[in-house]
Amino acid sequence: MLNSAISIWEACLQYIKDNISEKSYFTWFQPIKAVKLQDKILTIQVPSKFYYEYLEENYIKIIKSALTKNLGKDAKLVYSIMMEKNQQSENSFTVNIPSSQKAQIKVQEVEAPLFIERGVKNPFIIPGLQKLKIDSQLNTNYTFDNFIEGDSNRLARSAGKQIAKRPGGTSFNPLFIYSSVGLGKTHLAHAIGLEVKRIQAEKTVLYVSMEKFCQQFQEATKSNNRNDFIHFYQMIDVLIVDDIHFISGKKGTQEVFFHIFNHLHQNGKQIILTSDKSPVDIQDVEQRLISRFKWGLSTEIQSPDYTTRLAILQQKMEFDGIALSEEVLDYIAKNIKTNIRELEGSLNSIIAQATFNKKEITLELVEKTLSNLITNSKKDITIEYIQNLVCDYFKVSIDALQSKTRKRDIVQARQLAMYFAKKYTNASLSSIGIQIGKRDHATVLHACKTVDNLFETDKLFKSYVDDLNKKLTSDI
Ligand SMILES: Nc1ncnc2c1ncn2[C@@H]1O[C@H](COP(=O)(O)OP(=O)(O)OP(=O)(O)O)[C@@H](O)[C@H]1O
Repeated sequence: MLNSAISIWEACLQYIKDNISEKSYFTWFQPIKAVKLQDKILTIQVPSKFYYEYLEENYIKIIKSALTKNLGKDAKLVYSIMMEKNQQSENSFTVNIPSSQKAQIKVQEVEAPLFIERGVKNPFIIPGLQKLKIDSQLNTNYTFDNFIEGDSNRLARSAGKQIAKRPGGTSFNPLFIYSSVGLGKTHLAHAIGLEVKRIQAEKTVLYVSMEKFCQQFQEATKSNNRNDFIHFYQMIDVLIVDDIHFISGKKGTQEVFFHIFNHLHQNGKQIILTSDKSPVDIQDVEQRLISRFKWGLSTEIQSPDYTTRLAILQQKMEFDGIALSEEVLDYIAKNIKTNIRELEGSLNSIIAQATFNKKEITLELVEKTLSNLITNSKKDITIEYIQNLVCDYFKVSIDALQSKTRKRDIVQARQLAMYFAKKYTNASLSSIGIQIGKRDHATVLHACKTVDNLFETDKLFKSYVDDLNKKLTSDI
């Protein structure tokens, strides 16, 4: 009985395969098993209720044709649905449902097991198989219009614009945006989502931080709703995951995200990821995920240059309805360089000071207000500066430091330069490697680990590190 079920189903699959896309076949038919054939009634086992509903809704015609072709006109189909174990039953179990009788069968609604806060049901509910209607969680203040373009973000911004026009249809999938803090990753990610919705309102867009995704996944696992959780995310057209690096070290979440990612990617859905590190610099993440992160376009947003900082200040000024003199704007833009959030924060402090004290915004007031911020913020230490300092300290030439030589003293100096570049700059491991002798990110990582080890075990080496540290920090 089983053998004949299998061979009939295989014949049906052959027919189905010839009539639908390879992707759909792979997603929806490969996981199905034929389990019984009796009196021309073929029973197939599907992995979940969701599968059953999806097949009934989308593929029932083709399944029927295939069955009729192979078993004749009286052929019937029964689904055996794998149910996840729940509080009532310890083990997984199956439920048999005849095809196309949904009206007589009370199919429970499939709920996406998402929670905004513990115990509060998330509004994201999948009502049967209707198109998802969810709150995209997009911040309407973060648009393309108020995202100032500059050299630091040009590539990311223009890729974002193209994606918004054709989500899933460009080679930028996933779009992986990385930068150090406060440089506009989140703003840009929201802007893409909003633009997609503006152009194609019917698209299902969802913004979620990786931190929230992890929480939701834990909740879903606890309440035995793991499958619904996965299915919910697999129905999204444009999935934006902020701070993906938060997945580091979380094996279960990596596993589930891997499946969601694959499903979306295979089905031409758009994925946008943001991170504080480049894909190769994210630690403790499975290689198969890292390679997927690098699949589309990885682009770094760098610190904005003076002109961009000035343009951002001017825009904010207009938005807040205030006027600042050119010299004041110039002072802020020249002195607050680290990140845009700080730039905005400085302007807010100045406005607050002026309003509370009923004073005009003069250069003097601005200097006083920002003095604390400016002395506390790190002056720029560049990789070039670090290399010069290290070479000077060990009396070696820059050429030797950047060469391929394996001489012990040069290797040591090179490793220290890499270590301090990692410590005092925002550059990624790959960027440090390229600038210090065209090495790869793994060499930089190895250098940092070696310095850490020697610092703990070698007194003389520790004194080198301490000396160099002092020299570097005395300049901050
Ligand atoms: N190019 C830009 N034009 C105008 N405003 C910007 C730009 N880039 C960033 N901002 C503003 O700077 C602030 C910080 O940006 P955002 O939160 O997107 O940074 P982030 O890189 O995601 O930071 P984090 O790493 O801390 O999450 C936001 O208020 C944002 O609107």
